[in-house]
Amino acid sequence: MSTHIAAKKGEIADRVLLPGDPLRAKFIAENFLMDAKRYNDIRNMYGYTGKYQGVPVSVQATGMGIPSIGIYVHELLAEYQVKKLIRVGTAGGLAPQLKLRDIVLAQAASTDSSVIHNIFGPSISFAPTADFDLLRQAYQAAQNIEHAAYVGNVIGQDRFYDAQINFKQLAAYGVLAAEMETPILYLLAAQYQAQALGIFTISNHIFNGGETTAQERQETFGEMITVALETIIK
Ligand SMILES: O=P(O)(O)O[C@H]1O[C@H](CO)[C@@H](O)[C@H]1O
Ligand SMILES: O=c1cc[nH]c(=O)[nH]1
Repeated sequence: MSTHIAAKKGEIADRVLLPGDPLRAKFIAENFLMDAKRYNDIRNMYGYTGKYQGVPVSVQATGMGIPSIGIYVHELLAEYQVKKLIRVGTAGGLAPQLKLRDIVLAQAASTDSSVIHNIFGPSISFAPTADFDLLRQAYQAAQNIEHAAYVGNVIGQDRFYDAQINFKQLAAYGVLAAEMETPILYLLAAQYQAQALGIFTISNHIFNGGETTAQERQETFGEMITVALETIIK
């Protein structure tokens, strides 16, 4: 047991999906994993382990924002020796070509968070980067199910409601979408020599409008989950 995760040693697989929403974790466990058992309900931040195509896989909710996911990913890496982590999140589209439900694979994760700015001192700005093997396998998995997938930079912003952030400039520099957790996922994976990737379903578009309901965000992003599971078992 770690501070925020109730699992005993051996109850968490070395491959873990990471949704922000605990009810998305429950939905994935109940609809995509065989023989899923819940190992965590501390703070209702559900975690389950089951099997996908015979391979043990866990799904651990992380909550919203860098401080919250940082706690769960740190404990998974430091206390449970997890080796592959794939965040399965929602994101707001910035690139004009993105439509609702398109998939974005985060090759890199820019941020305004001081967590990244402070890690190596003022002269170094660390570039949080995806694991290349997971990235190319996920791209292939999306092609296999003929689902649109875009690869590139995302912005992991500290504040969901941020009137100051210049989304137009970020989009002009090719940043595809906005979310809130991936920079620290990539940073911690680098620290622990683990593999990590962020996969997103576009749940709303920041410039074009349009959004999905809470129920849809919780339950209907099956293509993203399939891409993540097909990738993590490789
Ligand atoms: O859908 P999840 O995984 O929670 O991710 C996105 O949704 C939340 C904001 O609504 C933030 O956590 C953001 O990163
Ligand atoms: O962080 C997020 C997640 C979904 N949609 C957004 O606009 N931002």
